[in-house]
Amino acid sequence: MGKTIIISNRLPIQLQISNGNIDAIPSVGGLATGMKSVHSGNESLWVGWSGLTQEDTPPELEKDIDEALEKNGCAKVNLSAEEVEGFYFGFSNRTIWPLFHYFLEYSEFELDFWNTYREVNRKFADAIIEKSSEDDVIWVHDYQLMLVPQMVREKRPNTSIGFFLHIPFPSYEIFRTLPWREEVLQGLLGSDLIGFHTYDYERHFLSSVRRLLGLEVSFNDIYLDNRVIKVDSFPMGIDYKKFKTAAQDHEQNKNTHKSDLQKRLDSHKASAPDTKLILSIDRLDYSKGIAKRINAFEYFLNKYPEYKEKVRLIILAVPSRSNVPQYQLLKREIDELVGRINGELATVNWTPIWYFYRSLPFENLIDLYTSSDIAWLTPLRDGMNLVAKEYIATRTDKTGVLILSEMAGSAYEMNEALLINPNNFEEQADTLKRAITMPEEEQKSRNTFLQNRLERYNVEVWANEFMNALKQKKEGGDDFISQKLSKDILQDIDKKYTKAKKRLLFLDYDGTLVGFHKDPQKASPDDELYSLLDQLQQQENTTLFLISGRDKQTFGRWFLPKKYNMIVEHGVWISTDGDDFKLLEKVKDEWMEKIRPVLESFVDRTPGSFVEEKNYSLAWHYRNTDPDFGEKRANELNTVLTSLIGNDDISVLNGNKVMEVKSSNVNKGRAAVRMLGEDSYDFVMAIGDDWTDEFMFQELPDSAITIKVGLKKTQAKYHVENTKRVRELLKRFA
Ligand SMILES: O=P(O)(O)OC[C@H]1O[C@H](O[C@H]2O[C@H](CO)[C@@H](O)[C@H](O)[C@H]2O)[C@H](O)[C@@H](O)[C@@H]1O
Ligand SMILES: O=c1ccn([C@@H]2O[C@H](COP(=O)(O)OP(=O)(O)O)[C@@H](O)[C@H]2O)c(=O)[nH]1
Repeated sequence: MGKTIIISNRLPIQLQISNGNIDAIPSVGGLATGMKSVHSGNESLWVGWSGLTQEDTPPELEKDIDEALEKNGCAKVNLSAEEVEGFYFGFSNRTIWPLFHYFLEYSEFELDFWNTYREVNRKFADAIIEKSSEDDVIWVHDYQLMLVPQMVREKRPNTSIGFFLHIPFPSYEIFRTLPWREEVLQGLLGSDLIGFHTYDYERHFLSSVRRLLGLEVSFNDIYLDNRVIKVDSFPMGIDYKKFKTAAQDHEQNKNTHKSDLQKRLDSHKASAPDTKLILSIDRLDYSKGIAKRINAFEYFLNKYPEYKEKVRLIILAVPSRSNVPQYQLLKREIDELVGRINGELATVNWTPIWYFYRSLPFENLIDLYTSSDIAWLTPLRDGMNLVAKEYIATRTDKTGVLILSEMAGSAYEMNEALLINPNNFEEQADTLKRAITMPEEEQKSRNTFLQNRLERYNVEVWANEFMNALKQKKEGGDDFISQKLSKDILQDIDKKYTKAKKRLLFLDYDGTLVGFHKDPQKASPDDELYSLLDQLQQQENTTLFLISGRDKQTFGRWFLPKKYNMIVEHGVWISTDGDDFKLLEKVKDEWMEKIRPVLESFVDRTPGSFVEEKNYSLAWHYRNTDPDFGEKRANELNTVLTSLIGNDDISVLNGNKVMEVKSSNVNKGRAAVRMLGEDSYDFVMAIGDDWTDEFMFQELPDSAITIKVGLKKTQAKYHVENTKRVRELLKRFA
């Protein structure tokens, strides 16, 4: 494997030009702060936007800028002011950000934004292609670049591409409102591995993929043409050691070196030793629930007035996306709220809220974390929230209480924190009281658990887990046991075919020779297929069988005039040389009376499903139902049927979006083996796509060439991607 290329909109440093000099300022925000540790410890290149627009960049500084970035292991993607407007402030932060954080009313669906987003994603993809080679591993980050994986895939089909979403993925009901929802999903599916912070985001994503693209999803694998895309959750950690060491150094140096902020915090502590400091740090973003938090603080002071002058709320709100109107409104709202509450409640000795609207250097963050008795973080929705983790990591004596919104991704891993619903003021007021009065022993015991976990699952482990999962995918660590039909294998098959004296071919129909259709009757053979089968049929010393679960009436209509050999209903009926269908197996049908009403009751309760009645079997089809609901009902039906069929000699077959009840002694494998015994064949091939074809793959002798259509777990030796490939393969013989 080559080097790792990290791609995100924001680089770990932002460049600014003042008086002809280039200043590199560390970026704020969890993606940059978290990934920075991963980047610095590795041989990686980080590609992103420098923070400067093309218009801001004097041509004579171009070289210096590249050098400044290179020094930090970075390379830039140039964006014009117009592109930044449409791509970053527009589609990323006025469409996707509010939508994915459930602020539907803020989400703007502007075609211009979307067009610029696409163009800029293309720029990022081109930059990746330019700066990487085929064997590099590409790790794309976040919602600003959701189309990049597919754009890179088109040019680099074999490169390993991972994608990580740092923000929540919304439920299908919300995501479906996006006019470009399919394109976004397709963009993401260019990846080999897609990571989310939590299982909830992962399952929302899978649900959208199933419902909007109709793709097959099995556990956390998505099957798309010739690829399997893995989806998993990897909760991002922090650079635990960095925060812990910084806090220890801070403690050790407290007598020799103190920042101005720390001096102010200390003097406050000295003047009011009983007063508790409550800290909140966030980018100034509506998703962080800052305004609600301030209201909840007022509510708390009114509910428990005994805490007036005994608590102080420090709010560090970091300027963010200030070109977006909602952020400007929020800034005004918070300014006013803080002003009003301080004005109403302050006393000569006490200002309830200290409010900072700025970004602070790392050293000052440590001052705040280590000096605060309580961290109070109340996002209304937050992908992860690293501040919560950073606060805990700096508590070297293990004291301190974390109050955390259950809407933050980090809440899933931080059960020992006091978890609250940010919309519940009553609960928050009580929780604040509980935090203020929490005995030290309890604080230490809770934080011990939290710290141990954060130390173990730190950002390095997080990144390694993601990269290892990606690597495993690349090395074919999937569950497949079949091989792709490579050129060499195909040539070998050709040779065997030519050399053979007697050949026997079994071809499944639906999903193998033709694609699926909502109405199975419409998946009829086309001219190309007829002509292909005709040619195979006419080959000397070749016996061709169409082998299907379909009923004999349909196959009779389609293929009897052609005199193809056919085995239908999984092996109940056989027709050779255009003769009428004959029973191949003796089967019972009395059980059908008992099972039919059960299936019909499932049809009534599952819109879109229907029952197909064959001579000796009953099939419940659910291809046209809501995919999640259909699967759920299929599981239910399986349980019901298993208990019903008990001692009867019947079994349930789980096909591709169909459950079929039929006699146990009938299956394609048994039928194929019977045909094999009719002559001495020295070339046997079976091709099929679903579960019912596995009987053939299992029961035919080892020497048989067995081929699965699509990438799924199988007993077949080889696989091909789709029906088109099957036809291409058959054309070689014809
Ligand atoms: O780049 P900006 O527009 O200034 O925004 C800063 C970052 O905000 C978001 O951070 C997210 O990532 C964190 C780490 O995974 C996570 O803890 C947090 O919940 C997320 O909101 C955004 O996703 C990044 O792309 C931005 O760079
Ligand atoms: O003045 C500040 C305030 C915060 N942060 C960092 O910004 C990140 C915020 O990440 P979080 O996941 O909490 O939220 P995000 O802003 O990414 O949504 C944390 O690593 C903070 O240490 C910073 O660098 N400077």
